Amino acid sequence: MITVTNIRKSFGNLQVLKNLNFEISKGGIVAILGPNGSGKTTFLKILLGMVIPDGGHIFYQQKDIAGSHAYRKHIGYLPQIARFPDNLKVREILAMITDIRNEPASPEPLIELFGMEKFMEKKLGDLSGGTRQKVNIVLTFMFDSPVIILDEPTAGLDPVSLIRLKELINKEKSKGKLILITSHIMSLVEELADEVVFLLEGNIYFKGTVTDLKSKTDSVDLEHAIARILEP
Ligand SMILES: Nc1ncnc2c1ncn2[C@@H]1O[C@H](COP(=O)(O)OP(=O)(O)OP(=O)(O)O)[C@@H](O)[C@H]1O
Repeated sequence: MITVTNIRKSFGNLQVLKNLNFEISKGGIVAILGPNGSGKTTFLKILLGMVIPDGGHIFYQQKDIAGSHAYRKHIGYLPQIARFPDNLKVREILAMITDIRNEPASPEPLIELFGMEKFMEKKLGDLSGGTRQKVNIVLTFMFDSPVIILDEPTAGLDPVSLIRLKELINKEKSKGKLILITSHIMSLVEELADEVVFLLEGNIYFKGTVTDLKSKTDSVDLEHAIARILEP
């Protein structure tokens, strides 16, 4: 599905990604993990074509994504910080993004799932942080994208919304989609992820299942496994 070969990226003197190589052969939930500043968002943005790597290639369905606008149609993206004009109403932003993507969108079931009906005529700037995040979730999942990238998707969500989001992610997975997720909430990753890619000092420190990572580090849970890697 996705092959990453020799991906490198520096910002000035800071070498963020040194030489990434890995393959994701089928759909499922893959967590991209690593300490703050390890390059998770940078990697996801390279995958989206929003950041150009200094070297290397990414292939989606055997085709190099470099310069391919058609490929981006296959991706749903929930950014870590979504920026939209505060004066737009929720209904207007949904219409605007649908218009820009020029693809069929089904926001209604998501609006209902997250109880967003009462916010449709409200301006984004008047919403709470968690409610804004729900708008972003609707925007990400309303297109039928085979690849979904979620950068810290749980930010600000209350427990009920978190449960809904987890159900939604699992539902999309059951359709054979690839969901790439970053999160610092290890219990969430442990619950959802089929596979973990752990970035450390610009390279992949580990790629495999949560169970393998726990046994490699002789840890009871993922949180302790990560702590053991970072504080040996
Ligand atoms: N456009 C940019 N210009 C300069 N430096 C950047 C830029 N984007 C990212 N960086 C730097 O690259 C490093 C990796 O950032 P990135 O956001 O990819 O990390 P991350 O693993 O997602 O971190 P976090 O867990 O804190 O979200 C950081 O040191 C960051 O300051």
